[in-house]
Amino acid sequence: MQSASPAPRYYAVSWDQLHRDSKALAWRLVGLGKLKGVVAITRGGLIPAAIVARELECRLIETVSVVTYDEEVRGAPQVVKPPSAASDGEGWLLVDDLVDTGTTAKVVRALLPKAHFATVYAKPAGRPLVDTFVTEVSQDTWILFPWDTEAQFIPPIARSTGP
Ligand SMILES: O=P(O)(O)OC[C@H]1O[C@H](OP(=O)(O)OP(=O)(O)O)[C@H](O)[C@@H]1O
Ligand SMILES: Nc1nc2[nH]cnc2c(=O)[nH]1
Ligand SMILES: [Mg+2]
Repeated sequence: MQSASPAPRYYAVSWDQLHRDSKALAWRLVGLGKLKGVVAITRGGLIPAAIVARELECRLIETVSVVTYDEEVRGAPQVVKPPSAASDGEGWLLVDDLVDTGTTAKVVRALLPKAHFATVYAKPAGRPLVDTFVTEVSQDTWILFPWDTEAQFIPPIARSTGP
């Protein structure tokens, strides 16, 4: 089991921003034409996939579940639910929230080699595995999604500096 060292910076994404970025992804994908369906990589890909499917007027959603991380610690990827309806992926759109090291992407691409693979966010190491994405962030950035966070009180800046 490999473990990632803690990331030094965070990039927090709000629901509103995720909606806008997922719609921007749909704009980039509209030229693909009619899809057989969308395969969401659960869990993170579920909400972007729903937004993209709505914009592309696609009603058929399949899922593939790959467990790669426990919070910020990366382990060996495990396929806990294969995408049984999508055959080799031809005519299907694969959607995930992000690609980081590309570990999850490699596993899913092997299952659906002919699918078009799209993510909302991409880090440099995983970027070559994605056909379409919207926003690149640096490799040492950890993206915080709205489902992983909540608003909390932060002390005023003056209290953290000396007298
Ligand atoms: O490119 P990688 O290094 O493989 O990282 C990207 C994957 O990691 C996260 O999923 P995670 O395994 O945390 O599961 P989750 O989607 O269920 O939260 C994210 O949703 C991607 O699927
Ligand atoms: N939430 C979240 N999950 C990840 N899995 C791999 N990289 C990331 C990341 O930057 N943010
Ligand atoms: Mg995921």
